[in-house]
Amino acid sequence: MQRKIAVVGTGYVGLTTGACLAALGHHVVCADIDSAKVDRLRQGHVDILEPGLDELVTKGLAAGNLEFVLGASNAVSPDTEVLFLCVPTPMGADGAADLRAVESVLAEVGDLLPPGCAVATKSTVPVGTAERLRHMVNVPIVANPEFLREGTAVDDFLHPDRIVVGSADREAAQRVGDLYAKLQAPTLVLDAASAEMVKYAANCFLAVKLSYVNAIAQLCDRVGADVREVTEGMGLDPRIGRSFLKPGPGWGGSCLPKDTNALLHVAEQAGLDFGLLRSAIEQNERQQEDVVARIRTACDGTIRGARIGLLGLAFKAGTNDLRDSPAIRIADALVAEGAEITAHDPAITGELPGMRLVDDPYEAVKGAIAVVVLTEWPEFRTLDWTRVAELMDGFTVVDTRDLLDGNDLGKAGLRWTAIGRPSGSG
Ligand SMILES: NC(=O)c1ccc[n+]([C@@H]2O[C@H](COP(=O)([O-])OP(=O)(O)OC[C@H]3O[C@@H](n4cnc5c(N)ncnc54)[C@H](O)[C@@H]3O)[C@@H](O)[C@H]2O)c1
Ligand SMILES: O=c1ccn([C@@H]2O[C@H](COP(=O)(O)OP(=O)(O)O[C@H]3O[C@H](CO)[C@@H](O)[C@H](O)[C@H]3O)[C@@H](O)[C@H]2O)c(=O)[nH]1
Repeated sequence: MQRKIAVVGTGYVGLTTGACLAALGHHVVCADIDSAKVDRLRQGHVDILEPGLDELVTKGLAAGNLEFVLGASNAVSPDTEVLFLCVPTPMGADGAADLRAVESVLAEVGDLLPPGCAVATKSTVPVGTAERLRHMVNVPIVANPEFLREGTAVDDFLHPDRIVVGSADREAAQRVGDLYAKLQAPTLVLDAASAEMVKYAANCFLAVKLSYVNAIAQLCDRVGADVREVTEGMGLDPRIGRSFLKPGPGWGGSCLPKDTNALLHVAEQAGLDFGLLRSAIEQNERQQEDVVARIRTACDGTIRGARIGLLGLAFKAGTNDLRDSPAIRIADALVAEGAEITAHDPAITGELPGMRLVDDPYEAVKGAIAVVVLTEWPEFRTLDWTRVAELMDGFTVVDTRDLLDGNDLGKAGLRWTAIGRPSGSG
């Protein structure tokens, strides 16, 4: 049955939600405050890199069941059944989630929502938000956390592991859950606080898992074990699982860093010393410092004046999102120490402060004393490493993602180092 949906915020979550719900047959009106973005979306132009999203937007526009409007109030009509909040909840100065965008949308639409409508929060909001904000609207608020990953947003949305909906009004929660009926995913109908907590508990668990594996990689380096083999051995235990076991330059992106800090803040407010989570955040900072130290070693002990070539800037492969990217943090630290940075990322063009951004990976390595792989773009594996060696001024490659084939580098006469793995040289 077609339902009338409003979606506020057309970023990674909002646009994916809008386009996918339209693809499931609903009638969706998406709103944003960015008028240029709304104009581009009306023409079918999608700014973010998400496989399949352009096609769904184009299809929805053509079918007439996906519209874009400026301003949340213009997305609401007397027959709106569910309004999704998909606006940012960034990290505030004290680490807590900043809910101003959520509150401002509710203030804007509060009096316009028809009886029988529900507000569904897809924005990640701290436990207690649905309860705290219920006075702002005359309809039920349903916590409906989103679990999609950037780079696979459409696929994740259409094939979810689970749908979580929670509200003091279980019937309203069920109505929101029913929107996804065609996806045939396990659906949990909870109270609002539990639904809100699922999202933070899941993201923070992933962050803790990654910090743990990054620390194990550091230890492997010190004791002569190979983290690739260690994580294979760990991952075969189904209680641990194989995913999220890849060491790297630290975890980043628009979610894990802010959500770990927000949960830590919630714990502090609730009088709980969540030392485990604090340690995971601190380990992540140390991981980035460790990468800088490795690069310093590769530059013969001093970064000042060294030309360094960076391969990859996005926080992970498959996205052009630079928000809270460990690669950018590492680049900034290198620049602060006086490095001359030339960087290449296949998904990023334009200008970035402090570095020269180039469209060609070979241009990025030219004259470099060290080359650093910071994002696991598959195309870096198949670079012509002999050509890279000829273009470089030094001969060390720091592979923070354990992406490259050591044999290829060795044949080219390069020396390489990966976190938690034996180093090698040609
Ligand atoms: N990015 C992800 O992978 C992801 C996944 C799950 C949950 N989330 C959560 O979803 C929320 C949104 O994240 P995102 O990455 O999609 O953000 P985003 O920055 O990509 O998009 C947010 C959009 O909201 C718009 N906006 C801001 N204020 C507005 C207002 N008052 N009215 C209308 N539009 C407004 C912005 O212009 C922007 O287009 C956050 O709470 C985030 O934690 C994100
Ligand atoms: O084995 C791994 C897996 C991931 N990462 C890093 O971890 C970070 C986060 O990766 P990922 O979780 O894939 O990125 P997001 O798209 O930010 O997705 C997370 O954050 C979203 C927003 O809340 C949630 O919806 C998703 O479920 C959750 O995975 C990135 O820096 C990755 O490079 C690793 O270093 N090693």
